[in-house]
Amino acid sequence: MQGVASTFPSVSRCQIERPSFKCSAPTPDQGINRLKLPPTSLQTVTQHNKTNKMSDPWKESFDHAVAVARKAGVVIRDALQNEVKVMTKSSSVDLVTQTDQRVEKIIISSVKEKFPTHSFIGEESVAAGHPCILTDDPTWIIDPVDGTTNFVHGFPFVAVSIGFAVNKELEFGVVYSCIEDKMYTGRKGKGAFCDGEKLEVSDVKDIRKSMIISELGSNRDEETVSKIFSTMKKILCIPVHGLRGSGTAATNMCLVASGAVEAFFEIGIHCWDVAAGAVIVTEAGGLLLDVDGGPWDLMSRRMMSANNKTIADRLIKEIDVFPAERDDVVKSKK
Ligand SMILES: O=P([O-])([O-])O[C@@H]1[C@H](O)[C@H](O)[C@@H](O)[C@H](O)[C@H]1O
Ligand SMILES: [Mg+2]
Repeated sequence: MQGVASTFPSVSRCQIERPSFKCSAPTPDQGINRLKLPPTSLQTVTQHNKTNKMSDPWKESFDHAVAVARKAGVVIRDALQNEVKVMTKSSSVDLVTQTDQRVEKIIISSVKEKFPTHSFIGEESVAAGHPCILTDDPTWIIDPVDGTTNFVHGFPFVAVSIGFAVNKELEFGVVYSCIEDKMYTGRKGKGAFCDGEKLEVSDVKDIRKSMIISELGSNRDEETVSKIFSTMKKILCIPVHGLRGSGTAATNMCLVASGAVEAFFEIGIHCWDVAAGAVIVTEAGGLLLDVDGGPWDLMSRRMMSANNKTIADRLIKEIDVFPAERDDVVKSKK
Protein backbone atom coordinates (compact mmCIF):
# COMPACT_ATOMS: atom_id res chain seq x y z
CA MET A 1 0.00 0.00 0.00
CA GLN A 2 1.23 3.46 -0.79
CA GLY A 3 1.70 5.52 2.31
CA VAL A 4 0.90 9.13 3.11
CA ALA A 5 3.63 11.72 2.68
CA SER A 6 4.71 12.80 6.12
CA THR A 7 6.43 15.91 4.76
CA PHE A 8 5.92 17.75 1.52
CA PRO A 9 8.85 19.33 -0.37
CA SER A 10 9.97 22.76 0.69
CA VAL A 11 9.94 25.07 -2.27
CA SER A 12 10.31 28.75 -3.14
CA ARG A 13 7.83 31.07 -1.49
CA CYS A 14 6.19 34.38 -2.20
CA GLN A 15 3.26 36.09 -0.56
CA ILE A 16 0.11 37.26 -2.20
CA GLU A 17 -2.79 39.36 -0.97
CA ARG A 18 -6.21 38.26 -2.10
CA PRO A 19 -9.73 39.55 -1.77
CA SER A 20 -11.49 37.90 1.15
CA PHE A 21 -14.55 35.71 0.60
CA LYS A 22 -17.76 35.64 2.53
CA CYS A 23 -19.01 32.09 2.56
CA SER A 24 -22.21 30.70 3.92
CA ALA A 25 -22.13 27.63 6.12
CA PRO A 26 -22.38 24.34 4.24
CA THR A 27 -25.78 22.70 3.97
CA PRO A 28 -26.25 19.02 4.78
CA ASP A 29 -26.24 16.54 1.89
CA GLN A 30 -29.65 16.43 0.34
CA GLY A 31 -30.77 12.94 -0.55
CA ILE A 32 -27.42 11.70 -1.86
CA ASN A 33 -28.20 8.02 -2.22
CA ARG A 34 -29.52 7.83 1.32
CA LEU A 35 -30.56 4.38 2.46
CA LYS A 36 -34.12 4.47 3.85
CA LEU A 37 -34.78 1.58 6.23
CA PRO A 38 -38.27 0.84 7.51
CA PRO A 39 -38.57 0.71 11.32
CA THR A 40 -37.81 -2.91 12.12
CA SER A 41 -35.98 -5.18 14.56
CA LEU A 42 -32.20 -4.95 15.12
CA GLN A 43 -31.72 -8.42 13.68
CA THR A 44 -33.42 -7.50 10.41
CA VAL A 45 -31.41 -4.28 10.20
CA THR A 46 -28.13 -6.20 10.65
CA GLN A 47 -29.19 -8.70 7.98
CA HIS A 48 -30.17 -5.87 5.66
CA ASN A 49 -26.79 -4.17 6.19
CA LYS A 50 -24.94 -7.41 5.39
CA THR A 51 -26.91 -7.95 2.16
CA ASN A 52 -26.42 -4.32 1.27
CA LYS A 53 -22.64 -4.55 1.81
CA MET A 54 -22.49 -7.52 -0.56
CA SER A 55 -24.59 -5.93 -3.28
CA ASP A 56 -23.15 -2.45 -2.78
CA PRO A 57 -19.62 -3.02 -1.47
CA TRP A 58 -18.31 0.54 -1.90
CA LYS A 59 -21.26 2.42 -0.37
CA GLU A 60 -19.44 2.99 2.92
CA SER A 61 -16.37 4.30 1.09
CA PHE A 62 -18.57 6.56 -1.03
CA ASP A 63 -20.36 7.99 2.01
CA HIS A 64 -17.01 8.60 3.64
CA ALA A 65 -15.71 10.35 0.51
CA VAL A 66 -18.69 12.72 0.50
CA ALA A 67 -18.24 13.51 4.20
CA VAL A 68 -14.48 14.05 4.01
CA ALA A 69 -14.75 16.15 0.82
CA ARG A 70 -17.21 18.44 2.58
CA LYS A 71 -14.94 18.69 5.61
CA ALA A 72 -11.98 19.49 3.33
CA GLY A 73 -14.04 22.15 1.57
CA VAL A 74 -14.69 23.90 4.88
CA VAL A 75 -10.94 23.98 5.56
CA ILE A 76 -10.34 25.49 2.09
CA ARG A 77 -13.05 28.12 2.52
CA ASP A 78 -11.63 29.11 5.91
CA ALA A 79 -8.13 29.33 4.42
CA LEU A 80 -9.43 31.75 1.77
CA GLN A 81 -9.92 34.34 4.49
CA ASN A 82 -6.19 34.37 5.27
CA GLU A 83 -3.05 35.37 3.46
CA VAL A 84 -1.66 32.50 1.41
CA LYS A 85 1.99 31.45 1.25
CA VAL A 86 2.56 30.35 -2.33
CA MET A 87 5.16 27.75 -3.24
CA THR A 88 6.00 26.28 -6.63
CA LYS A 89 6.48 22.71 -7.88
CA SER A 90 7.56 21.80 -11.44
CA SER A 91 7.71 25.44 -12.64
CA SER A 92 7.06 29.00 -11.47
CA VAL A 93 3.41 28.70 -12.54
CA ASP A 94 2.75 25.27 -11.00
CA LEU A 95 1.58 26.51 -7.60
CA VAL A 96 1.02 24.79 -4.29
CA THR A 97 0.06 26.10 -0.85
CA GLN A 98 0.09 24.78 2.68
CA THR A 99 -3.67 24.36 2.31
CA ASP A 100 -3.21 21.84 -0.56
CA GLN A 101 -0.82 19.86 1.64
CA ARG A 102 -2.89 20.14 4.79
CA VAL A 103 -6.14 19.14 3.10
CA GLU A 104 -4.52 16.11 1.45
CA LYS A 105 -3.24 14.96 4.86
CA ILE A 106 -6.69 15.41 6.41
CA ILE A 107 -8.33 13.33 3.67
CA ILE A 108 -5.74 10.55 3.64
CA SER A 109 -5.51 10.18 7.41
CA SER A 110 -9.28 10.05 7.81
CA VAL A 111 -9.59 7.43 5.04
CA LYS A 112 -6.68 5.40 6.44
CA GLU A 113 -8.31 5.28 9.84
CA LYS A 114 -11.56 3.92 8.40
CA PHE A 115 -10.18 1.77 5.58
CA PRO A 116 -6.64 0.77 6.62
CA THR A 117 -6.09 -1.58 3.65
CA HIS A 118 -6.90 0.97 0.94
CA SER A 119 -4.26 2.69 -1.22
CA PHE A 120 -3.86 6.32 -2.27
CA ILE A 121 -2.67 8.45 -5.14
CA GLY A 122 -2.69 12.07 -3.98
CA GLU A 123 -1.42 15.10 -5.89
CA GLU A 124 0.78 16.40 -3.07
CA SER A 125 2.01 12.95 -2.01
CA VAL A 126 3.15 12.33 -5.59
CA ALA A 127 4.86 15.75 -5.60
CA ALA A 128 6.68 14.59 -2.46
CA GLY A 129 7.97 11.50 -4.28
CA HIS A 130 5.30 8.87 -3.71
CA PRO A 131 4.58 6.58 -6.67
CA CYS A 132 1.71 7.28 -9.03
CA ILE A 133 0.91 3.70 -9.97
CA LEU A 134 -2.63 2.35 -10.03
CA THR A 135 -2.84 -1.22 -8.72
CA ASP A 136 -5.86 -3.52 -8.25
CA ASP A 137 -6.23 -2.31 -4.63
CA PRO A 138 -9.16 -0.12 -3.70
CA THR A 139 -7.46 3.23 -4.42
CA TRP A 140 -8.42 6.78 -3.53
CA ILE A 141 -7.28 9.26 -6.19
CA ILE A 142 -7.19 12.66 -4.55
CA ASP A 143 -6.81 16.26 -5.66
CA PRO A 144 -7.16 18.16 -2.38
CA VAL A 145 -7.46 21.58 -4.05
CA ASP A 146 -8.27 21.43 -7.75
CA GLY A 147 -7.82 24.99 -8.93
CA THR A 148 -4.86 25.94 -6.77
CA THR A 149 -4.12 28.99 -8.96
CA ASN A 150 -7.74 30.09 -8.51
CA PHE A 151 -7.40 29.56 -4.76
CA VAL A 152 -4.22 31.68 -4.66
CA HIS A 153 -5.84 34.53 -6.57
CA GLY A 154 -9.28 34.32 -5.03
CA PHE A 155 -10.90 33.32 -8.33
CA PRO A 156 -14.01 31.62 -7.02
CA PHE A 157 -13.86 28.09 -8.46
CA VAL A 158 -12.03 25.57 -6.30
CA ALA A 159 -12.90 21.90 -5.87
CA VAL A 160 -11.99 18.91 -3.75
CA SER A 161 -11.83 15.92 -6.09
CA ILE A 162 -11.89 12.30 -4.91
CA GLY A 163 -12.02 9.38 -7.32
CA PHE A 164 -12.09 5.75 -6.18
CA ALA A 165 -10.94 2.78 -8.25
CA VAL A 166 -10.97 -0.97 -7.63
CA ASN A 167 -9.21 -3.42 -9.95
CA LYS A 168 -8.19 -0.31 -11.92
CA GLU A 169 -11.84 0.53 -12.62
CA LEU A 170 -13.37 3.74 -11.33
CA GLU A 171 -16.24 3.00 -8.93
CA PHE A 172 -17.22 6.49 -7.78
CA GLY A 173 -16.27 10.12 -7.96
CA VAL A 174 -16.95 13.04 -5.60
CA VAL A 175 -16.28 16.65 -6.57
CA TYR A 176 -17.08 19.28 -3.97
CA SER A 177 -17.03 22.74 -5.55
CA CYS A 178 -16.47 24.32 -2.19
CA ILE A 179 -16.94 28.04 -2.83
CA GLU A 180 -20.19 27.44 -4.71
CA ASP A 181 -21.03 24.80 -2.06
CA LYS A 182 -22.07 22.24 -4.68
CA MET A 183 -21.57 18.53 -4.06
CA TYR A 184 -21.28 16.51 -7.29
CA THR A 185 -21.25 12.72 -7.07
CA GLY A 186 -21.26 9.76 -9.44
CA ARG A 187 -21.29 6.03 -8.74
CA LYS A 188 -20.78 3.35 -11.34
CA GLY A 189 -24.20 2.20 -12.57
CA LYS A 190 -26.05 4.45 -10.11
CA GLY A 191 -26.14 7.83 -11.83
CA ALA A 192 -24.62 11.25 -11.22
CA PHE A 193 -26.02 13.93 -8.94
CA CYS A 194 -25.47 17.48 -7.78
CA ASP A 195 -26.83 18.06 -4.28
CA GLY A 196 -29.17 15.13 -4.82
CA GLU A 197 -30.47 16.31 -8.24
CA LYS A 198 -29.87 13.86 -11.07
CA LEU A 199 -27.45 15.11 -13.73
CA GLU A 200 -27.79 14.62 -17.47
CA VAL A 201 -25.51 15.79 -20.26
CA SER A 202 -26.92 18.09 -22.92
CA ASP A 203 -28.46 16.63 -26.08
CA VAL A 204 -26.87 19.16 -28.45
CA LYS A 205 -25.33 17.44 -31.48
CA ASP A 206 -24.62 20.47 -33.63
CA ILE A 207 -21.14 21.74 -32.77
CA ARG A 208 -22.21 25.23 -33.95
CA LYS A 209 -24.71 25.30 -31.09
CA SER A 210 -22.23 24.11 -28.49
CA MET A 211 -20.32 25.64 -25.61
CA ILE A 212 -16.91 24.08 -24.94
CA ILE A 213 -14.69 24.29 -21.87
CA SER A 214 -10.91 23.82 -21.77
CA GLU A 215 -7.83 25.17 -20.00
CA LEU A 216 -4.53 26.79 -20.88
CA GLY A 217 -2.72 24.58 -18.33
CA SER A 218 0.60 25.36 -16.69
CA ASN A 219 3.02 24.44 -19.50
CA ARG A 220 4.71 27.63 -20.76
CA ASP A 221 6.86 26.01 -23.43
CA GLU A 222 6.29 28.26 -26.50
CA GLU A 223 5.60 25.45 -28.94
CA THR A 224 3.04 23.92 -26.57
CA VAL A 225 1.35 27.26 -25.93
CA SER A 226 1.13 27.83 -29.73
CA LYS A 227 -0.56 24.44 -30.15
CA ILE A 228 -3.05 25.18 -27.37
CA PHE A 229 -3.91 28.53 -28.97
CA SER A 230 -4.14 27.16 -32.51
CA THR A 231 -6.54 24.46 -31.26
CA MET A 232 -8.66 27.05 -29.47
CA LYS A 233 -8.65 29.33 -32.53
CA LYS A 234 -9.82 26.51 -34.80
CA ILE A 235 -12.57 25.51 -32.38
CA LEU A 236 -13.74 29.11 -31.91
CA CYS A 237 -13.84 29.57 -35.68
CA ILE A 238 -15.96 26.46 -36.37
CA PRO A 239 -17.71 28.56 -34.88
CA VAL A 240 -18.92 27.32 -31.48
CA HIS A 241 -21.15 29.48 -29.28
CA GLY A 242 -18.40 29.92 -26.70
CA LEU A 243 -15.18 28.66 -25.19
CA ARG A 244 -14.73 28.81 -21.40
CA GLY A 245 -12.38 27.71 -18.64
CA SER A 246 -13.16 27.61 -14.91
CA GLY A 247 -9.58 26.90 -13.79
CA THR A 248 -10.46 23.49 -12.35
CA ALA A 249 -10.62 20.39 -14.50
CA ALA A 250 -12.84 18.62 -11.96
CA THR A 251 -15.42 21.42 -12.06
CA ASN A 252 -15.20 21.59 -15.87
CA MET A 253 -16.17 17.92 -16.03
CA CYS A 254 -19.10 18.50 -13.68
CA LEU A 255 -20.24 21.25 -16.04
CA VAL A 256 -20.24 18.71 -18.89
CA ALA A 257 -22.26 16.34 -16.68
CA SER A 258 -24.72 19.14 -15.83
CA GLY A 259 -25.31 20.02 -19.49
CA ALA A 260 -23.95 23.56 -19.04
CA VAL A 261 -21.26 22.84 -21.65
CA GLU A 262 -21.06 20.13 -24.29
CA ALA A 263 -17.41 19.12 -23.84
CA PHE A 264 -14.21 19.55 -21.84
CA PHE A 265 -10.80 18.65 -23.22
CA GLU A 266 -7.23 19.17 -22.04
CA ILE A 267 -3.76 17.73 -22.52
CA GLY A 268 -1.54 17.92 -19.43
CA ILE A 269 -4.13 17.21 -16.72
CA HIS A 270 -3.28 14.55 -14.13
CA CYS A 271 -5.20 11.48 -12.95
CA TRP A 272 -6.24 13.26 -9.72
CA ASP A 273 -7.77 16.16 -11.71
CA VAL A 274 -10.14 13.90 -13.68
CA ALA A 275 -10.68 10.57 -11.87
CA ALA A 276 -13.79 11.75 -10.01
CA GLY A 277 -15.12 13.81 -12.93
CA ALA A 278 -14.77 10.81 -15.23
CA VAL A 279 -17.38 8.85 -13.25
CA ILE A 280 -19.65 11.88 -12.96
CA VAL A 281 -19.59 12.54 -16.74
CA THR A 282 -20.18 8.93 -17.77
CA GLU A 283 -22.94 8.44 -15.20
CA ALA A 284 -24.63 11.57 -16.56
CA GLY A 285 -24.68 9.94 -20.01
CA GLY A 286 -21.49 11.44 -21.45
CA LEU A 287 -18.40 9.76 -22.83
CA LEU A 288 -14.63 9.86 -22.37
CA LEU A 289 -12.09 9.53 -25.15
CA ASP A 290 -8.44 10.12 -25.75
CA VAL A 291 -7.75 13.40 -27.58
CA ASP A 292 -6.93 11.31 -30.69
CA GLY A 293 -10.29 9.53 -30.55
CA GLY A 294 -8.94 6.29 -29.03
CA PRO A 295 -10.01 4.82 -25.69
CA TRP A 296 -9.47 7.03 -22.65
CA ASP A 297 -6.68 6.12 -20.23
CA LEU A 298 -6.65 7.60 -16.70
CA MET A 299 -2.85 7.85 -16.58
CA SER A 300 -2.36 9.36 -20.06
CA ARG A 301 -2.76 13.02 -19.02
CA ARG A 302 -5.14 13.48 -21.97
CA MET A 303 -8.88 13.99 -21.72
CA MET A 304 -11.80 14.50 -24.07
CA SER A 305 -15.13 14.32 -22.24
CA ALA A 306 -18.28 15.14 -24.12
CA ASN A 307 -22.05 14.83 -24.14
CA ASN A 308 -21.95 12.63 -27.25
CA LYS A 309 -19.61 11.19 -29.89
CA THR A 310 -20.67 13.64 -32.62
CA ILE A 311 -19.43 16.59 -30.56
CA ALA A 312 -16.30 14.74 -29.37
CA ASP A 313 -15.28 13.63 -32.87
CA ARG A 314 -15.77 17.11 -34.31
CA LEU A 315 -13.52 18.65 -31.62
CA ILE A 316 -10.90 15.92 -31.92
CA LYS A 317 -10.42 16.91 -35.59
CA GLU A 318 -9.19 20.33 -34.43
CA ILE A 319 -6.88 19.31 -31.57
CA ASP A 320 -3.17 19.85 -32.14
CA VAL A 321 -1.76 17.18 -29.87
CA PHE A 322 1.45 17.81 -27.93
CA PRO A 323 3.39 15.42 -25.70
CA ALA A 324 2.73 15.08 -21.95
CA GLU A 325 4.60 12.48 -19.93
CA ARG A 326 2.25 9.84 -18.48
CA ASP A 327 1.45 9.98 -14.77
CA ASP A 328 2.61 6.41 -14.20
CA VAL A 329 6.11 6.81 -15.64
CA VAL A 330 8.45 5.44 -13.00
CA LYS A 331 11.20 7.96 -12.42
CA SER A 332 14.60 6.49 -11.59
CA LYS A 333 16.14 7.79 -8.38
CA LYS A 334 19.42 9.63 -8.88
O1 LIG B 1 -3.01 21.99 -10.01
P1 LIG B 1 -4.49 21.90 -9.78
O2 LIG B 1 -5.12 23.22 -9.50
O3 LIG B 1 -4.85 20.84 -8.81
O4 LIG B 1 -5.13 21.32 -11.17
C1 LIG B 1 -5.11 22.03 -12.40
C2 LIG B 1 -6.48 22.49 -12.75
O5 LIG B 1 -7.36 21.40 -12.84
C3 LIG B 1 -6.47 23.23 -14.07
O6 LIG B 1 -7.76 23.55 -14.47
C4 LIG B 1 -5.86 22.41 -15.19
O7 LIG B 1 -5.70 23.20 -16.32
C5 LIG B 1 -4.50 21.88 -14.79
O8 LIG B 1 -4.06 21.00 -15.81
C6 LIG B 1 -4.60 21.13 -13.47
O9 LIG B 1 -3.32 20.64 -13.12
MG1 LIG C 1 -5.93 19.54 -9.94
